[in-house]
Amino acid sequence: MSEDGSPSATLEDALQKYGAPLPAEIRDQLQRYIDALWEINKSLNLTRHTDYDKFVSRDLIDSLALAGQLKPNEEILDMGSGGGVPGIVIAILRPDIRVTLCDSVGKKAHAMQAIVEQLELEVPVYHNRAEEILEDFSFDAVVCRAVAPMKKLLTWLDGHWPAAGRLLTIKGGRWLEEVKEARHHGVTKGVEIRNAHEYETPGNDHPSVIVKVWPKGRKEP
Ligand SMILES: C[S@@+](CC[C@H](N)C(=O)[O-])C[C@H]1O[C@@H](n2cnc3c(N)ncnc32)[C@H](O)[C@@H]1O
Repeated sequence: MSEDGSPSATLEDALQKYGAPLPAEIRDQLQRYIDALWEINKSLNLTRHTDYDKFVSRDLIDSLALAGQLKPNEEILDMGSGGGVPGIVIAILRPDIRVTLCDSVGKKAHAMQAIVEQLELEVPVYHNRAEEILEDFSFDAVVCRAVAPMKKLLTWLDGHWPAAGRLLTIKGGRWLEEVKEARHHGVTKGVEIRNAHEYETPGNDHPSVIVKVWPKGRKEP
């Protein structure tokens, strides 16, 4: 449902409503992504955002915010991509970015593989935990949304920073409490943590935050 109460009938309507106009080429690719995702979602629970308003106001706005933190031509790992947010959406929005997707659940990884093939995107998909991928490959950044609290994310990335580069994670109003909890468990010692960007998510009381984490002693990436 939109802010004025009437649901958007098309992607273009929702993009206009939430002030996120995009070039026609990108809009068409996003439409192909939505069609593929919603079709697979009939048999596999990948997303609850199955209307244009929710897709734009949640998935697209989050992915745009994250994409805004990436430098030209960077290589990123989307940890726990689920149905492809933010990884597939960033691959569509920013063709300069080399995106790798992973999910620890096989059914989700296979669904993403099918979507990526349908969209003809050059995006590798792994059925693996991100920590395992970081044993073999290096990135400029690991990105994620709705995967785990900071304590777990930092525990998983501990020892992997040379391969992970930096972490950019989308968080809600509780992010500072999550950082406190992580500190309490001693997993923040070797890292710097910053609020890199704050933005409004329609319908949410608190702004969303892109939290950036990188290893101590390294210049802020
Ligand atoms: C709640 S879903 C979020 C999906 C997507 N990022 C989104 O925001 O719509 C979290 C996903 O992370 C995956 N996951 C959890 N821990 C992981 C890890 N260490 N490496 C890779 N995937 C992980 C889960 O299998 C699940 O699909």
